[in-house]
Amino acid sequence: METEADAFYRELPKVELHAHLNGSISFATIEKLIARKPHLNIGHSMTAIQSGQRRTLEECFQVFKVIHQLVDSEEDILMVAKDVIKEFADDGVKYLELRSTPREEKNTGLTKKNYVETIIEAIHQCKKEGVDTEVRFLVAVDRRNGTEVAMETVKLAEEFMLSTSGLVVGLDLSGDPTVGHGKDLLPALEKAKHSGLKLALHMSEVPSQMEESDLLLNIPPHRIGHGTFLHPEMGGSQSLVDKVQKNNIPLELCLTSNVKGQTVPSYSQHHFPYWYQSGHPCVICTDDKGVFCTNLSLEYQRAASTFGLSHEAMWKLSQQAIDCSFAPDALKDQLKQRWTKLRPAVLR
Ligand SMILES: CC(C)=CCNc1ncnc2c1ncn2[C@@H]1O[C@H](COP(=O)(O)O)[C@@H](O)[C@H]1O
Ligand SMILES: [Zn+2]
Repeated sequence: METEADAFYRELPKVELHAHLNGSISFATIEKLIARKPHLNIGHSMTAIQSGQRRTLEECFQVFKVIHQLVDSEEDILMVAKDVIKEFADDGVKYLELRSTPREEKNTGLTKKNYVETIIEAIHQCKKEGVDTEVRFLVAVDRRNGTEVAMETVKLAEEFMLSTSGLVVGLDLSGDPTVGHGKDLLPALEKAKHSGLKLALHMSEVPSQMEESDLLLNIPPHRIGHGTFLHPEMGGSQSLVDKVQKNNIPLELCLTSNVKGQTVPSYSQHHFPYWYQSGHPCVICTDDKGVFCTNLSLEYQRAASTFGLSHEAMWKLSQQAIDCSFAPDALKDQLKQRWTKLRPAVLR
């Protein structure tokens, strides 16, 4: 990270709902990983996109391949997950939904089940160590892997939802949006929803996905990631917008990710105001804080400065994010009480 957010945004209690584990690894943790695996010859410029830099979507997805080489054992995953959770907590995140794609690695013997277990263990250890944030987990489906893998992943997520007494709360659909088609994943997504998993689906992250977005919106999901090209001014359609609004599906919006990944030409042209101004639930998120060299405080500050929003408005935005989370009602109530308690000190 090159800059630090102002005190107000750091102190603002925040909710992070869209964070991919392996995209969220900080510079400091990447250094530790590189030291563990010097033979890979990976330099830091290969794992992050600095300020002012832009990459094509394809180049961004290459970055994840490099990071995955660095994170391939239980030991790595435990360290990465604990570091990421602590960093979000240090940034004022009081409730965090992490997501990650279970991976199997032949050379270290890592299985998909171990992968998820290790993240759950990291969440437990952070809790025991008194890290001040509530963490929940979404199991991610990589769209490139097709029908069968998606179905296996859903089964794994269902098992963990039951065995972790509520730490696994949902399913994410992500991966390179230019690869694969949502229609092949529909049965798996519907099964997941039916069994009680909440669905957070990346949708219309690139243009020309109207047909896919329409199919996915018919499920309908509980939250939408990005939704950049849903509305008519971006080549989407009013009927897609109507479906999102009618079902009141919150949008997870990641400004820096979209600008650095070049799906949005500049911050001021981001679709945040299109939805925000109509009162639709919008949640500011980081996506990949490590890869895009950002944090949630900076994203809030960037949204406020770009669209001229007051501290009061940003407070409301962070508070409303609680209701968009997949936390159970009792936890939502606790979080709301915390916001109320913190308000006088933060909104001075
Ligand atoms: C390239 C770009 C602009 C990234 C931001 N937009 C994204 N869109 C779709 N999937 C993503 C994005 N960022 C991260 N992911 C998913 O998260 C994975 C990395 O985290 P993890 O290994 O699941 O723990 C990636 O391999 C990819 O499947
Ligand atoms: Zn994402």
